[in-house]
Amino acid sequence: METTAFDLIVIGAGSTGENVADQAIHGGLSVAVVESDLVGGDCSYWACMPSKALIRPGEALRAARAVKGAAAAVTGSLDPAAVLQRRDSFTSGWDDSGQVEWLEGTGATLVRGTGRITGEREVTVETDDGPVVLIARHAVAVCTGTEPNIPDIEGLRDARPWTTKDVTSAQQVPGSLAILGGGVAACELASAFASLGSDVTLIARHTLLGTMEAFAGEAVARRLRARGVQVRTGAGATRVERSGGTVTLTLSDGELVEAAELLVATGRRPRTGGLGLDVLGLDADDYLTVDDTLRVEGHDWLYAVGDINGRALLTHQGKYQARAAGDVIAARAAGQPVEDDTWGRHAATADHGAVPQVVFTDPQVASVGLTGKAAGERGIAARTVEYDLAQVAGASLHADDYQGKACLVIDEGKGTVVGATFVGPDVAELLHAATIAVVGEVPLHRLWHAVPAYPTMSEVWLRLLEATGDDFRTARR
Ligand SMILES: Cc1cc2nc3c(=O)[nH]c(=O)nc-3n(C[C@H](O)[C@H](O)[C@H](O)COP(=O)(O)OP(=O)(O)OC[C@H]3O[C@@H](n4cnc5c(N)ncnc54)[C@H](O)[C@@H]3O)c2cc1C
Ligand SMILES: NC(=O)c1ccc[n+]([C@@H]2O[C@H](COP(=O)([O-])OP(=O)(O)OC[C@H]3O[C@@H](n4cnc5c(N)ncnc54)[C@H](O)[C@@H]3O)[C@@H](O)[C@H]2O)c1
Repeated sequence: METTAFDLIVIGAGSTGENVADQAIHGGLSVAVVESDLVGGDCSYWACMPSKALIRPGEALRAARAVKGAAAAVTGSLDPAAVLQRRDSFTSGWDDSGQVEWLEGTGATLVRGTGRITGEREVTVETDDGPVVLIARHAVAVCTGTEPNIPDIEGLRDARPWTTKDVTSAQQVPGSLAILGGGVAACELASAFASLGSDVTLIARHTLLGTMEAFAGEAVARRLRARGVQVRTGAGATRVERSGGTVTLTLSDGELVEAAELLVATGRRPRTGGLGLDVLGLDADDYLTVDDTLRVEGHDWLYAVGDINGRALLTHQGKYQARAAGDVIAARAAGQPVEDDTWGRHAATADHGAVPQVVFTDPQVASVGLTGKAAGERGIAARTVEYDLAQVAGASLHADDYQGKACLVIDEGKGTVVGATFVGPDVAELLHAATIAVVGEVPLHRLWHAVPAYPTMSEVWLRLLEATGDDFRTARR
């Protein structure tokens, strides 16, 4: 059996694994990257990019229709075939040669096959040509991501439901689509497929976007309903059956929902199957618990980066962790000091309270940091200020009858912003200013001097500061 040694072995070439490799190579290490499917992972082929490509045309159409004068120029409807074709261009037709070229350009060695940890610093890869043993001189980074969590509902698996992988790569728009779940994926895909002409029914056990500020999910539910989506909140499915081209769901209240396809978007589970974690005494069914340098507790050579550690299931956060992990692995290998203190270069501190996320629904939801509720649960003396985005000149110019809302969560003790949420058309680009305010712990009295340009939606910052009721004119510097 062939055996090769590298400084670092990365298992999984998703957006996270690729970046761990790149960063470690910059630090002077030799790296092997093991991938069993497409280089680029979920984000490129079955998640972020194809889903946003399905969403964007509907957004663009609604944006034009929301401006008198421009609206008259929009006389047709979406062309679903062209939307799917444009989506295909973002996934390169599910061909990863471009990503392979990029990865190999970093200096990494790509090993195609399924990786399994077979001992300390040892990974065995099942390749088409048989098993290959890779030895890591310094570290192994597990970056294997997550897979859909299919709930245990009678008949569900036999009904051959779509997962997010099927829906983002769909080659046809179903006449009707039932969606199970009320989280980010369910809401985004409900919006996308409603735009594309499906009759959509969204079935959520609780409210929509339940981990965010309540007004976000309420606004999304309101707009989905206004666009003809059946939104069933507080309802679960107890039984599913497929007969021919129809899937029938029995809901907890006894009602029936019929659709041509059923999408299950009920969260994720760690992709740990067959990784050999039990050999190390780790729970093979759970996320891998790591410290802030992304190192697995109790194993000084093992790292878990990106979705697989369950800290924040987002591409940008996985890539942030990858920069820290690749850097710290190289530093430890070279015997250099590790800066793992809060906000140190080797610590993924932002994961704890400064994670930004944009939900590409109609309206968009953009949030960072803590909700008012989460701040309270952490014992922070927090207060929330809100402002109606429609009252901002930039928003009224952006779209007629603009509807939106913004809120800041303020740590009263520190006088800083610990969370922000914006809801409304095109609020995504408002988010990074909030992320900087949260990460930088910028005092409110200093934010008062950050003057938003007129007439932009960013003026909502000024209005939110005024809504605190504080007098920043007399505040200390
Ligand atoms: C529908 C949907 C939309 C999303 N949209 C967004 C968005 O807009 N923005 C955002 O930030 N996040 C979004 N996400 C989340 C985002 O997709 C993930 O956070 C991200 O893909 C995680 O990257 P990763 O590299 O950690 O894992 P993955 O992308 O899952 O990569 C893991 C890789 O490891 C490989 N692998 C697994 N096991 C092995 C093994 N044993 N051997 C070899 N290779 C292996 C897999 O084949 C895969 O290529 C979305 C998720 C979904 C489901
Ligand atoms: N724009 C983005 O950033 C984006 C888009 C999509 C997904 N993602 C990420 O991908 C991950 C997965 O997204 P997701 O929406 O699948 O997960 P999620 O955890 O956000 O939501 C899961 C939803 O499924 C519901 N649910 C769970 N079990 C259920 C059951 N048995 N029956 C009915 N409902 C059930 C939950 O109540 C919740 O509403 C998330 O962490 C998310 O952050 C990000």
